[in-house]
Amino acid sequence: MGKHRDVIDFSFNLSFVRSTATFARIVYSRLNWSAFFTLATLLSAIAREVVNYFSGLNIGRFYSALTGKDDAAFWTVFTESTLLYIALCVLIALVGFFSSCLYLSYRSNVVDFTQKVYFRTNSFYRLNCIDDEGIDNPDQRLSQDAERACNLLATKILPVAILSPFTISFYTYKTWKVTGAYGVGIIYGYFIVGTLISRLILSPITKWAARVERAEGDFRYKHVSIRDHSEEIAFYDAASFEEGESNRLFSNLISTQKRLIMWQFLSQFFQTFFNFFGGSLSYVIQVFPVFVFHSYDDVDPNTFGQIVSNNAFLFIYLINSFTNLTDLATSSGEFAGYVQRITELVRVGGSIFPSDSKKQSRVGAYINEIVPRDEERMGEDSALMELNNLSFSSPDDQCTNWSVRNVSCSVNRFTRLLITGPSGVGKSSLMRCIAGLWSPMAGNISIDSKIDKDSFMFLPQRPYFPVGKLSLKQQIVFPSKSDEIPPHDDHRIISIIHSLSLARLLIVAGDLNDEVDFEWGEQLSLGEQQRLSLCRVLFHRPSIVFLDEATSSLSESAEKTVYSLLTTAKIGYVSTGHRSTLIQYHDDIINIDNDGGVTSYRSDELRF
Ligand SMILES: Nc1ncnc2c1ncn2[C@@H]1O[C@H](COP(=O)(O)OP(=O)(O)OP(=O)(O)O)[C@@H](O)[C@H]1O
Repeated sequence: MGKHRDVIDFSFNLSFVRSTATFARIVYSRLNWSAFFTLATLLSAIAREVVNYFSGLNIGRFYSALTGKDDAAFWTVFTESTLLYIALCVLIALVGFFSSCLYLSYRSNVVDFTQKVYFRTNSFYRLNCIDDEGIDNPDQRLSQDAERACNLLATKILPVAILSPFTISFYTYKTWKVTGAYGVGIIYGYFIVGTLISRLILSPITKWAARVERAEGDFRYKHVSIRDHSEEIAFYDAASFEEGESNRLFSNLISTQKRLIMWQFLSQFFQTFFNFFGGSLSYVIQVFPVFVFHSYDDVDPNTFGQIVSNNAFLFIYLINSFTNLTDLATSSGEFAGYVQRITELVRVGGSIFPSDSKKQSRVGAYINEIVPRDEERMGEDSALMELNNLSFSSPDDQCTNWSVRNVSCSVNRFTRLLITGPSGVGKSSLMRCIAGLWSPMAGNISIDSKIDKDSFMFLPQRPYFPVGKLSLKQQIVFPSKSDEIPPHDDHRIISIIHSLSLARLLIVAGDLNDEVDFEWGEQLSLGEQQRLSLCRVLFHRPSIVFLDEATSSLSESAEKTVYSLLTTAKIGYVSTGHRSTLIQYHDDIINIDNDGGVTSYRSDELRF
């Protein structure tokens, strides 16, 4: 449950430099293909520049051959130019090909890295359900933002950024030789003015690009949520409300995009002007050798044509190299928005760079409150887990208006404990603390050091069935993977299905192991979903299962079957719930009252 926070704007500043450094570590986190394709892109781009240089000089040779009416020279230049252009086309295609491969390797590194962060130590839970740092749409950052950032970096930014210093140095030297400091000064001055203007335009572009991404994510999330809750919306007859909300989010997206387009308009105008005017400037600079220095007064007209053409090529290429840099700045503006969104997710999710291990302690804070018990286990009925004066509240510190104080109890293999109390007092939250999702305010939970994490299993209040048209077996053995479960377990799974009266599902699924053509969470009734979730418990046979209102949609007789199956399977249980019928299946009861006070009873003491 996130809180409302001020929008964090990203800009083209020092934080962008830091984010880019982090992003570079991520895209090269596995060197393998990304290093190879970086090298291949750069080598082919260098070869392209060399061939481009020679083919540029051939224009002057054409002039010379034509004005000198030299037939043989013309056809020689023509043949050479044709070969050079073929080589140039191959190299341009190769740069495109290698940079696309580089994009793919970047993307797989980024997704691999960010997903590790996202799924490690329940970061996805903190970001989606607690989110105390205002991270909007983490899913969009992992998918769309990562795609765009990798694409820009591999195909538009990297080839230009690395080659530019070399092309600029080379063509500066060539220009200097022809025009001296004047020509070079004019081109550099032209570039500095261009950079200052683009710097002014870029900051807003970065900010608005990031805002568009956020608005796009909010709009898409609305539609995902409508898809997931179509039936509920139809029951409420809430189509017009949902349409209004969708329109509101869409109009926010459009108005944000309009602002971005306004800034892009300015940037586009400036970029195009810089490109076209650069063409004229390349001739203006010839004023120095021709009219000021009189360098070519003694040159014959044929050679003079060739020299003017070659000079124009050199100057325009130097200007073009700077133009590439200003274009690069525009791409970098967009890139900055994406990169800052991705690295912010990594920072908040808890970096997994080995050198950042110290910074991870906060990440683990939610699950590390468990203190292992060191003493030897005495027997089957000794405690597997003890809650010692556990007090807790919502992790959302701004909204804390409730807390539960001093829960103490001991849980062993024979535990049949019911946690009850009015709605919203914190019953599920106690489960969240026990599962390590929330950090208690005081007290602690100690567990027997000899048992492993598979000894406990939690069934959340809302049944969960992962999407992907998975087989019935996969849904039952979840969170294990079905291909890790030996085929001889299929008989046991089928008998569990029958014991919970779910034989119909075997018919619907076709076969236990077949992928289905529907999503389980969309097709089953709530009661069926609860029983299918309970199949998981009977399959995994944990020592203790924590059932959060896990039988609330079942009939009383089905509820009775569930608890008798758990007892037969020797699975201890801790349930939460409101129904008085639950009491008969439990020995101990903890009641949480509206003030967060806790009272413990034996069930046979309780009178309704
Ligand atoms: N992720 C969260 N972030 C902040 N507060 C939360 C979060 N989840 C639940 N809460 C708040 O914690 C309080 C206790 O919720 P909890 O789900 O534990 O109640 P409950 O006793 O299980 O209620 P019910 O019987 O209705 O299921 C509620 O006020 C709820 O709004």
